[in-house]
Amino acid sequence: MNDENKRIDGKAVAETVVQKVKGETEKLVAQSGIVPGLAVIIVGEDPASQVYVASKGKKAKECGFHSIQHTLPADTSEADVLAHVQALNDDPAIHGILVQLPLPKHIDENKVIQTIAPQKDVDGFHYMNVGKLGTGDLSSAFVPCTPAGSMILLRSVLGDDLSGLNAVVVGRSNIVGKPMANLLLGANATVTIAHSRTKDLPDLVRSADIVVAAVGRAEMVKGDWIKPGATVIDVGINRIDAPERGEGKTRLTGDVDYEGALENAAHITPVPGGVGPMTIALLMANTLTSAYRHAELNPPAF
Ligand SMILES: Nc1nc2c(c(=O)[nH]1)N[C@@H](CN(C=O)c1ccc(C(=O)N[C@@H](CCC(=O)O)C(=O)O)cc1)CN2
Repeated sequence: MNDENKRIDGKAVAETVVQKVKGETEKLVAQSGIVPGLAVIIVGEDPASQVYVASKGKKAKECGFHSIQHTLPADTSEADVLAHVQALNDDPAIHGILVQLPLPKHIDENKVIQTIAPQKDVDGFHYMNVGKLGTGDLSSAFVPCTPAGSMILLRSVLGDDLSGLNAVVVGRSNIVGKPMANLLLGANATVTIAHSRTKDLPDLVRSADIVVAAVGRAEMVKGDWIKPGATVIDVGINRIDAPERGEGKTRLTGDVDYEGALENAAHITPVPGGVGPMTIALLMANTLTSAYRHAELNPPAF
């Protein structure tokens, strides 16, 4: 297989998801008069968060949603953020609430997340949604956007049933590693979660038919860790210096050494243009799902 055919084009798959959300939104509005509503709260001026939040608002409008953004200064009190969340919980025009992470240090992220009404928690971070995913009760859950998007990319090359395949998830975060492991398990893969204290990580990764890298360390997973024929999903988005592009220039890279891994992998996601765009597309899908549930209609499957 040539290298170009190995690349999983997350941007293209995300666009397919967004087009489906758009079509299904039109159907929902025609059937029920309900317009999906998404509210995003951002606290502070983190430049990357500002870019992601702007993309979410733009995509929501493109999908035909009612889209609102609360931009709060970095010194906003925790009580004030909680009050904003409460107001959105009570707003019938809003079906999805997202608080952009990370939050400034003085705000307890978990307290904020647990204040979001579980039925509007389109990030899937509330204990109620975490528990439903953990027990395989997906009919009324929200699955976190990055792992849900990663599964769609995996399915696009491996199909729905991962029986007999060994998956290694490198990273144990609540946002990506743990939910990803649950989703892989739900698709019948044999799953290992690895982390900073795992012994002989390279050899463990060499046993994997599916590698999901979600550690947040630039190019930590090396090319010779990848088993020939494996599928690699790179969730990392790291900005590193790129002196080859000129003085002071930077570039984005994943948690995997892409060029090295390309030699062995059968399929691999690039950074940028892999998992990242799927995160935003799945946020749109989750918001649409929430609005369908609100209308007491069966949501479309993604
Ligand atoms: N409340 C949440 N906060 C955060 C989440 C989340 O899912 N919910 N995830 C990340 C950030 N994130 C979305 O919020 C996100 C990250 C990256 C991308 C993306 O499309 N990346 C592009 C590159 C973009 C660039 O040029 O910087 C890519 O990979 O191609 C989308 C969303 C943390 N916070």
